[in-house]
Amino acid sequence: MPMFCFRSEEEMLKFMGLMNSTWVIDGHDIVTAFDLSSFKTVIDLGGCSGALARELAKEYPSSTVTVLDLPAVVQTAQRHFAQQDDTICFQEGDFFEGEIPPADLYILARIIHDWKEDKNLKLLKKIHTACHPGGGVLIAEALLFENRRGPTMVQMFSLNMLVQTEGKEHPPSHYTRLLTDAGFRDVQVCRTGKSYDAILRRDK
Ligand SMILES: C[S@@+](CC[C@H](N)C(=O)[O-])C[C@H]1O[C@@H](n2cnc3c(N)ncnc32)[C@H](O)[C@@H]1O
Repeated sequence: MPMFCFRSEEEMLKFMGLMNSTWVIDGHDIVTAFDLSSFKTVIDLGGCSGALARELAKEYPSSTVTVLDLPAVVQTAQRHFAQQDDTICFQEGDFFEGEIPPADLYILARIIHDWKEDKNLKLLKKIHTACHPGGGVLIAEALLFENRRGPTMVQMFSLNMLVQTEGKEHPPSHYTRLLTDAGFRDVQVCRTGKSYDAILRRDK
């Protein structure tokens, strides 16, 4: 079965609930790892239930934050995770096959670790083309040490990704290289001390 095709809405909801709970706990550390206040339009690509996007909108109320995800995921998010007076918008789309709308900042949270290198490079090049001048990419992933000998929890995450997806976890230098190859520069890495870390890369 292709990744992100679920056998039932119940199965999709379980997955989305799991994704959601991470960012309710650790999302604040990701969105405050760097000062993102200069990015006025933000798109969370593959943003799922919108939990991380809501944390960002709470921290930076003058930014407009949109979650772009596959149509079935967006429809389920709107049915089950939307909040009254929601601070974020949803947009149905496909970041591989469709257009990526222009924005100042793109979030890729737990996306790169799902896919093989060629697909990630294709995605990052599309983002670089769509990105407003001076814009950037915020990657949220669990980072391995450069020698890949830890942290143990990230090695366990990586094993899980190797079994369930096309991808795996990486050290910071992997993300730096991918982003450089896609045209971005000025990498900044922040180990948050929690389960997930943040990498910010700016354009021009
Ligand atoms: C591992 S989940 C991460 C979700 C969220 N970013 C987070 O960290 O909680 C991957 C997300 O990417 C979405 N996705 C997968 N392929 C996609 C595509 N081609 N276009 C848009 N979204 C996609 C999935 O629906 C899912 O919500």
